[in-house]
Amino acid sequence: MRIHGRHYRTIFPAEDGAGVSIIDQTKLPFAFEIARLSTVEEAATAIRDMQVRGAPLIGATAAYGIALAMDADASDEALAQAVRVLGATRPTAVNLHWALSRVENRLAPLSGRERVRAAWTEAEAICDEDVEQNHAIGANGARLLAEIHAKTGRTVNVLTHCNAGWLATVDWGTALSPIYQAHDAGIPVHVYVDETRPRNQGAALTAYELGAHGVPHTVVVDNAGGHLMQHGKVDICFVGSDRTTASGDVCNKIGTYLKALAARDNDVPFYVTLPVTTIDWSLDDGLAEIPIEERSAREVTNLVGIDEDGAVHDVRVVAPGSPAANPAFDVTPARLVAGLVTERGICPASREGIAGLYPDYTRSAAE
Ligand SMILES: CSC[C@H]1O[C@H](OP(=O)(O)O)[C@H](O)[C@@H]1O
Repeated sequence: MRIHGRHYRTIFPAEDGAGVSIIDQTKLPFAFEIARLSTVEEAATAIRDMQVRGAPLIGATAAYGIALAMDADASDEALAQAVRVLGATRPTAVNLHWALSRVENRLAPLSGRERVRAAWTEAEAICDEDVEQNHAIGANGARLLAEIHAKTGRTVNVLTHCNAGWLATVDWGTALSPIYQAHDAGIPVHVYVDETRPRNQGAALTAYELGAHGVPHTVVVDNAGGHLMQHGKVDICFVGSDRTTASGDVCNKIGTYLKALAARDNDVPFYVTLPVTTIDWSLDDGLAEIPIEERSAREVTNLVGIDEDGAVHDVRVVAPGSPAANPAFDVTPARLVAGLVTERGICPASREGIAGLYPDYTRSAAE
């Protein structure tokens, strides 16, 4: 993504080669700040406090977190401790556990400087692969937008929930990648952006990055999506995923399920975009098996914003003394998903559909 005329990935090795740079997403959209991670504890805090967030970016940050840990102490105990600390940060995005397992398996047989070098090399490979996968997701998803434009001859209206864009990945994004590529190819696209309470990833992050790329968009409250679909304002929905089961159940930001229900009721195609790293091959029943993160009630009771003078305020919007619950994700059953847009193509949200795109993965998962 180009910000202030310069291309950025959301995470990259610091110029001095001793740390990791991230875009601090808790400062957006009002300030664009690069933060430095120098220790595994700082990487864990960045994930837990959502300075970085989004399944693929969480995985990439965890991989670099291990590299930072190995810089300090490349022992087996330090490796196990780093995996434990990073693995305990957030429970739902499977990319976190996939990345930790991949790096740990790569490092286990190594020692000393070879282990340190491999940790950094593996983290960089995970990032490079994510960029390639998301670009391919974009190309596959952009075809859907081109088809709608060819059929209607007008601007294609997309609705998206939360932020599954450049800021949720290393680059390009998943749900926003098809939008960027269609826009760049001259296909007129407009995006309805769900604000996505309580942390407003849509209003703060998706709107920010679509604006930076020049993509027309309109921020709407979460509860407006069904109304827009009833009035024919939405041609297609694109959302991301934090964990999708081998049978096609999709876990994503809270509120996704309600959008899928409204889409089904209004015959609006509801697509989920994801790389293979977000598929959990061990799970079949998403509703029963995917762990749903419960975040702080304060995220519901309070809002953070800036006033006309640019001063940041944290204000309570819920009746004093009233408790709040804050499940951060929900599960959309495969039956409500029109298709999965992946780096390998588009498939039905079903065990057979996924196996058709990933025979190499389903075979090894069965062994
Ligand atoms: C491409 S993964 C994006 C996914 O992650 C977000 O959750 P969070 O902001 O809490 O990390 C949301 O579910 C997005 O769809």
